[in-house]
Amino acid sequence: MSETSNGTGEWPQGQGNTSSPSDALSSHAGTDQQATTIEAADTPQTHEAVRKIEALRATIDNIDAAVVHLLAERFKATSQVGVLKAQAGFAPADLRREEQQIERLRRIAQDAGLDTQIAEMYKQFVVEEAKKRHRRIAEAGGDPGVLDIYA
Ligand SMILES: C=C(O[C@@H]1C=C(C(=O)O)C=C[C@H]1O)C(=O)O
Repeated sequence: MSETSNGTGEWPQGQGNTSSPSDALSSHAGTDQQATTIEAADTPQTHEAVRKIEALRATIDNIDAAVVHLLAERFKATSQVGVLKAQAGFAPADLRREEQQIERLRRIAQDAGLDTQIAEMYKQFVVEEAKKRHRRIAEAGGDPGVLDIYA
């Protein structure tokens, strides 16, 4: 079984990216230590797999773009909530709302066939980031300008 020769966890680039690409793809699947640059792994033996992976990557790229757009809109909305809370003298966090959100997201994840832990990590990430921004807004006396152009 071949190991990466450069010790970086990356297979060497360019010609001969992998001396045994299918070996590289299968034997190192699931380990974070090893990596294969798919583009450079395009050989007659792997061509079909490379073609399918590239098509799937176009979909993945579209999804990533949509997610970033959605996150931008979410943070713009939560920052506006932060301004309203600061001006009304409310605390940044609302734990009751968070409990309802996590329940809802777990249900949605289950229905969608998504690991509920991913829904929980998502919720944890966005809510903690939103509350950090709320605190910064509160410290600035309800001035959303503290976030500059970024929500
Ligand atoms: C945005 C709010 O503030 C906080 C952030 C939340 C979020 O990011 O969804 C939810 C509850 C609050 O802890 C809110 O109360 O709606």
